[in-house]
Amino acid sequence: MITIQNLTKRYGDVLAVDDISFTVSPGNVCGFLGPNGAGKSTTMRCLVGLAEPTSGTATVLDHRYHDLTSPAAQVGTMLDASALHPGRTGLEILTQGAIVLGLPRTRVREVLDLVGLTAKESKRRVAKYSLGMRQRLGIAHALLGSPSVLVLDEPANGLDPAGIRWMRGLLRDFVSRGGTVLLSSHLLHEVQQIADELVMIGQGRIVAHGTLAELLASGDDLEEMFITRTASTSREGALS
Ligand SMILES: Nc1ncnc2c1ncn2[C@@H]1O[C@H](COP(=O)(O)OP(=O)(O)OP(=O)(O)O)[C@@H](O)[C@H]1O
Repeated sequence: MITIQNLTKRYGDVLAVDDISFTVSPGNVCGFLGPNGAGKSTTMRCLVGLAEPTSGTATVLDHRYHDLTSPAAQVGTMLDASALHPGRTGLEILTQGAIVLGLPRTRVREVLDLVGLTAKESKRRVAKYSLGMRQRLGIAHALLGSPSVLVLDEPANGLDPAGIRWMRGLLRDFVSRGGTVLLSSHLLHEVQQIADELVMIGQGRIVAHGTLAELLASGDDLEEMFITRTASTSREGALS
């Protein structure tokens, strides 16, 4: 369970997130959509304890991230696939992660299999990985501790259609076993293929929220909705 309650985050004069609330229940993939600078990453950073909310709360599994008993194992995160050290091999990165979490080395092989990276690929340096391979490695890293919640910032970035389909299968399997997923993107079509529900934000405020079925049932074209609502959002008066 992910609960964002009246979350506001300011950076000096910049109101990055402006009083947003939503929840994501187990069994659901929630697509978190918004144009560049809308506040998606900031919300996720507040959720996983990398940024302190100015007001409001962001909790996961009913706790603030830092109050979880084993946050790195309970919550899998991929906030920046480019943060993976380019000079290390995928295998080294995952092995180090497994050691930190006190997991057996066999878990590394398991997550590599889960994300479809071969043993040979895992021994290559990350600098030589394609963007799609980096995303897979980032997801493997997020899955290491067998978390029940995944927080993924732009995981579909750079994936080709087959990669999107693969991610959909992986995340569907994850939520079918009771997992909860929050994933951000500014690419509506990619998220539409993966998510059960959507939260759209523009300039830090929620402009649309609902299940994919609900949003589509309104008869609106989602892309049109996204562009119109995020373009017309202002800090003074957001659409709800
Ligand atoms: N550490 C920071 N210091 C100052 N301003 C910041 C900081 N982090 C984010 N911001 C600002 O907060 C706003 C929201 O940024 P954020 O990165 O959360 O957006 P985003 O929706 O993730 O965008 P993108 O799709 O481009 O990644 C932007 O105006 C950004 O410049």
